[in-house]
Amino acid sequence: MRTLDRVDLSASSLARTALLTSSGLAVLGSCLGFAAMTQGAMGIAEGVLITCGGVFGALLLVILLAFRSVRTQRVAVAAVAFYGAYLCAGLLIALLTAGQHESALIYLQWFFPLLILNRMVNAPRAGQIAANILLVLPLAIIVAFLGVLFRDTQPTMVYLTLVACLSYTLFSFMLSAVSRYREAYIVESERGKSLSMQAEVLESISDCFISMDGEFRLTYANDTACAELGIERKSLIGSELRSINQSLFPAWMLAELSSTRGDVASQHEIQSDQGQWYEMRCFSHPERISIAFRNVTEMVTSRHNLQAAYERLREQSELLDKAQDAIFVQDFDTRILYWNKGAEDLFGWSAEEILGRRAADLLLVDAEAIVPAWQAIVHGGEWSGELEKRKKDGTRITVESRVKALREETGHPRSVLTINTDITDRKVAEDRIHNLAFYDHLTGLANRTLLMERLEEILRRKQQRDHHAALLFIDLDDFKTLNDTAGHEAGDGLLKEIARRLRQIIRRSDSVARFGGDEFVVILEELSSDRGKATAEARRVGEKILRACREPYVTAHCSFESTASIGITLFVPHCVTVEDLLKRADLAMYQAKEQGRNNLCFFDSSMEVSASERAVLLADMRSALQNQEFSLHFQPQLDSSFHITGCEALLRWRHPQRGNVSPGEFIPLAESSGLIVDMGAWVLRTACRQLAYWGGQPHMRSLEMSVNVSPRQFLDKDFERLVANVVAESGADPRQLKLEITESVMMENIEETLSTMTALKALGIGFSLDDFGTGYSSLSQLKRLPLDQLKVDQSFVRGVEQAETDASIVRTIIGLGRELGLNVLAEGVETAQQYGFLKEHDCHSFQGFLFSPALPASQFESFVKDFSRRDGGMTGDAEPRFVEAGDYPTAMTAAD
Ligand SMILES: Nc1nc2c(ncn2[C@@H]2O[C@H](COP(=O)(O)O[C@H]3[C@@H](O)[C@H](n4cnc5c(=O)[nH]c(N)nc54)O[C@@H]3COP(=O)(O)O)[C@@H](O)[C@H]2O)c(=O)[nH]1
Repeated sequence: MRTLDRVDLSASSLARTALLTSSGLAVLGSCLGFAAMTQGAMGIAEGVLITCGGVFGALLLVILLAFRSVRTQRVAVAAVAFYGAYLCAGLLIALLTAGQHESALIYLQWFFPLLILNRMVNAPRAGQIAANILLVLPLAIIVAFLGVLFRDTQPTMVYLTLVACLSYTLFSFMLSAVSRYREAYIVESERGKSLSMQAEVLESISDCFISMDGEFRLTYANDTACAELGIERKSLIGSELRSINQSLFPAWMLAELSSTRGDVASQHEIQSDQGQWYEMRCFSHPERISIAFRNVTEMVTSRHNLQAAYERLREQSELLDKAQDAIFVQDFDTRILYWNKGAEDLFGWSAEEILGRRAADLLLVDAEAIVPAWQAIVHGGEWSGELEKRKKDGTRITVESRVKALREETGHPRSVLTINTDITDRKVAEDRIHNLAFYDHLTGLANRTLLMERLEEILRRKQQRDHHAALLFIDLDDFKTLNDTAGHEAGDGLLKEIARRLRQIIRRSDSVARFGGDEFVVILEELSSDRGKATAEARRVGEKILRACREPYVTAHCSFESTASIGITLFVPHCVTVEDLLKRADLAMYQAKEQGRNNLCFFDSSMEVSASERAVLLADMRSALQNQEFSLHFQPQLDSSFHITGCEALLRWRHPQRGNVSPGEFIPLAESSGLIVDMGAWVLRTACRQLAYWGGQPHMRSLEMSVNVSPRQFLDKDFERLVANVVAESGADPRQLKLEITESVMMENIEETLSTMTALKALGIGFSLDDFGTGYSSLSQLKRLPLDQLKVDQSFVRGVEQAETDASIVRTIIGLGRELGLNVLAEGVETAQQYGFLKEHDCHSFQGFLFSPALPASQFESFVKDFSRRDGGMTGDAEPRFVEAGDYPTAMTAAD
């Protein structure tokens, strides 16, 4: 609020009048002084002094009227001070000088302009009053009284001075009264202006504003308040606040305002019944209460939302900390901005340690690996994939990483949120499963499944490419022997060694797989585009593999020389499937085996013909069993006394179209197809019936009968029961039945073999170990089996005359049989020299064309009769009569 002191009096007409009057008075005084001097009423010096004083005072007033700048006012203050000093000095001199009271009165008059000036330069009010009343008037009265007393003053001057003093005093009071009135007027008008300004302001503000008396009756409400309350002003004014809106102006707030009356302000946030939020600012004055309020629903809602969002964030942060996953936020320089508990647990870095540091330096194993990921984040906003990362202790882990760019409201990427899940264990398990599914656990090579996939892939690629590729099917020739003789560990060792050698031979572009058992497959890619050259290249690799397989396999316990047979086929695009390719290579491999093993053979289409021939043969065999096309022939076995002690039952097949088919041709096929089980059962049944029949023939009843049992047949789960049933049903004497098993049967599953043999042995059935010497029977296992006979393989018997090794093997087997208490039978005895050698080395029994080929039952009977008759007078040293195979008819009939 403006004060009186600040009112520019000099600018008002009243002030101007007062100043002009004072100036007039000063000029009048000067004139009077001048007149008094010229008329000799006062000395020249006083007259000049008084005249100059009046003029000077008048000039000062005029200057002040003309110039009202601050600077001028300062000059005026200085001038007032100087003028005052001048007047005081004059007055003092006049008083002290005898007879100068008149001059003193004149000086006193010149104080009037000074007093006016005093007002104009805003001298203190008290000073003005003192100057007016206490100083000037009494002083004038005293001076006048002294002048009258000392009679040195003319009465006119005294009266004049007193009138001037009184006039001035009256004028001064009048001026003060006018000033006060004016001040009051100004104050009132300023107040009015201020109030109207306040009203304008209150109307123009967006806040609601109401004012009340002490009883909370509304005295004022601005437009905004009326609008917000929805009530017209005229209805509002005079109404009690609590009757307007109780929810908005609750009783507790009014009570608080009542109790805290006197310049107190308070602030509340209140929700109305309509759900709107208001911010209430209450001002409590002694006489009135004002409330400014505004609708802050939006602000409160957004604040609540913000709070809720913050709460959610806090909860999320807590949740993030509880999450198992590592969750962290990094900027685009990979500096860590946020690091949850899961990240601490996973990577070993605490939040304090890692915040602000670069993830690229601390966590990444391969910075290059994340370049594509980072590009995807920058351009697409997110990326997910698997990465290898490093923990604080340096160990590596595999993580599944989900990364998302966090953007500012403008859409500009601000930071990157990363969620890492440790999948190290899962990866290991997956790798293990993958390895189990696609790799051979023994050799570590690709297995058949993976091989098939690769072959499919190569065949697909081959459609577009010129280069040839070849498939090599490798089968180890004597693997079974090693497995059977040295045990599975040695067999496994050989397989691993072969796998290692194959890996060394092939190039990067080639593949090697274990197809199963002792079979391996090598795929050669990137061969020449010229078929002839490609064939030569494949041959070179095949020969290399043959050489590598021939290298002895040496272990701590044995040294084994293995060979392989390889079938090779070139990929023929467009016209074969993977299965066809494998079949072709397999056929070629069989061809290689037939050509003497340790050999390689390329597939040609004629092989497919023989394969189909085999299929036809198999079908014919099945029907042969139904059609009674099989029969048994019996080959005699003699002891060292040249007596026929028994025979070997041998299967014969007379094919309706093909005539006699060799067992060497159809038995392996029956074995590989499984038909041998049914076929073997037929042989056993027929042989036993024949044996039972001969049991009733006096010259035949002492003969034993050997029956061949194939490995697959022997290991059939029903074999033991079958033999027992057949023997029982046929009525044959089990003690005259001998089952010929091979070394491979013995080694296949020693415990099962032992159990079957023991059970059958208990029935009285004997056992002969066929083809002895070709396998690698373990002596310890040999000892465990309930064998009766060792049959020296005919390949050794055939060589006793030419090869010392064969002779020595035969001698060893005879010695071994003796040691083990087993009968030793030499088969394939064709010459007298062989017989002589065997006899000389105490071989117990003999079988071979030297005595007789296998004969049909009736002929065998005749042979036995004839032989016994002739043998009746023979001594052990007598030269036997050798039988020619052609002596006997070849037509055969089943014994039954
Ligand atoms: N599981 C079965 N296998 C059987 C059965 N019948 C025969 N076979 C096996 O077939 C292979 C070939 O037999 P086969 O053509 O009958 O030849 C046998 C004899 O004829 C032959 N032999 C006998 N003496 C001589 C001889 O002095 N010289 C010569 N070159 N060959 C001769 O040997 C074969 C008998 O061998 P083995 O069984 O090892 O005693 C053959 O492996 C038979 O085993 C059957 O019913 N079941």
